[in-house]
Order: sequence, then C-alpha cells, then structure tokens
Amino acid sequence: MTAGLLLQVEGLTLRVGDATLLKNFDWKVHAGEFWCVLGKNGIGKSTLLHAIAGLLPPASGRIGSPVGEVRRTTPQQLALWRGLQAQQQFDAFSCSVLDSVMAGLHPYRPGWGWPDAADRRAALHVLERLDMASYADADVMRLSGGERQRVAMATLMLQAPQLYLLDEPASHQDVAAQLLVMRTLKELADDDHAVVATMHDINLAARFASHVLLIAEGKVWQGRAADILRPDLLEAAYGCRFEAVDSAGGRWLMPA
Ligand SMILES: Nc1ncnc2c1ncn2[C@@H]1O[C@H](COP(=O)(O)OP(=O)(O)OP(=O)(O)O)[C@@H](O)[C@H]1O
Repeated sequence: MTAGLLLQVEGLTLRVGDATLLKNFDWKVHAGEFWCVLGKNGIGKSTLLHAIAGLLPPASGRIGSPVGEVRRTTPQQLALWRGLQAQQQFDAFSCSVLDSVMAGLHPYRPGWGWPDAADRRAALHVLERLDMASYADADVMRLSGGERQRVAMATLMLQAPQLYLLDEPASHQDVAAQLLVMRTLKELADDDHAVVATMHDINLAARFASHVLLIAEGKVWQGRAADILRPDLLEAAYGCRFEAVDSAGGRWLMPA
C-alpha cells in the first residue's frame, strides 16, 4: 500500500443472514481523513465497521491494511492498526474508569502486569481531553450512558490505533459533548490518524467530517463531505425530502 493509505477495500461484499448489505464495494481511507458513514437504520453501517475491524468475514473481496490483508493479520497487529468503539458498552463487573481506560494499553504489553505511573498519567490525559478526568476513580457501572461512551472513546484513544473506527460516537452525548467528541475526532485525524465514524446527525458530519460515505440500498456515494452532503443524494439515501438552509454559521441540511 502507498504511504499514508491506511485502509484499502476492494470488491467487498457483505452478507448477514439472507441479506446482502454491500456489493462489490471499493474504498480507500488515508491518514488525515475524517470519514462519517451515513445511511438509514439497518443499511449496514455497523456491519461495515465490524468487517473492517476483522470481526466479520466478508462474503467476498479484500480488506487491506498497511500490515497486510485483515483476515491474515494477527490480533496484536490488528490492535495496533485499528481500534473499534462499539455502539454499546457492556460492563459485567465493577471497575474504575481509570482501569477501564488502561485496557487500551493491552496491545503494547507483552503479558499481564501492573500499570505504572506513566500508564496512569497517559490514561488521565485522554480522560482530560474528553472532560472525564474527574471520574477517574468512579465505577464504570455507575456512569450515565454519555459518560460511559466517552470513557470508551478515551480507552480507544489510549490504544491509539492508526485507524479509529467508531460506531455512533456522539449518539449518547448532549449538544456540548457532541461538539467535544467531534472536535477531538477531528484533532485525531489532523494528527495523521484516520477516523471512520458512523453517524445519524448529518449536520455534525457536515461540520466536522472531511469525507462522507453515504450508503443507500444498492448504491453508495463517497467523497469529500461537501460533494456528498447534497439534498438530492440525501433524499435518495433516506427517502425523505431535504432542504439546504444557508446561515452565517454555514449550511444546514434539514429534513423537510
Ligand atoms: N447477526 C445477524 N444476523 C442477521 N441479520 C443481521 C445480523 N446482524 C445484523 N443484521 C441485520 O443487518 C442489517 C444491517 O445492520 P447494521 O447494524 O449494520 O445496520 P446500521 O446501518 O448500523 O443500522 P443503525 O443505524 O440502526 O445502527 C440489519 O437489517 C440487521 O437487522
């Protein structure tokens, strides 16, 4: 793969049960890009993220990373290349927020061992970036949905993969926290990583994403955000009318 290319998808077809979700799909993601993946419920956004992460074998096609084809890559190589923040977090037992975040360091540790002061500092630093440092000693099982989601993002940031995959990272966030999450994701992309996030908020995508992948039934549009976030394409993907409203703060895309 050429320098800066962090993901190369070729001829990808995904099937779950009897349904074919993507057919013969090609896609390239480079360092520095922030992709938002949009499309209606059940169209296959999470399934695509899981396939790229190596958790779902494709029906056909190839998913390439800088360390080789995903299905031939070891779990540790995969963990250094990509990290996935799932749509929901499940906690089976009590654990402090700080310990939960330090799980992100696992790919860098040869075996089991106790975290040291530098690990704790690094974990606190990512929590600070997401305005969650004051929760470091809290029990993950007692967090609100939005707080737990930001702890999951902090864990992913400590893992520091080249390619960040996030399934609806702003879904449980209040409006101010949405901006914090999106700004932080943009900073990660600007810092030479690549970010791929599924979203339902088209206007957050318009404001922060450099690129958009818009998935519709039997069709996919991809490219620079401003080229894809057009009322006609959104109407084709979501099946409802859209109006573009220009304001001093930029262009808003409103379902009409
Ligand atoms: N294990 C499975 N077996 C059968 N069907 C599945 C399985 N997992 C997912 N599906 C179906 O695949 C389709 C795509 O699901 P996916 O979760 O990828 O959609 P999505 O675009 O992320 O949706 P949402 O916006 O609602 O999160 C859905 O119709 C879902 O019901």
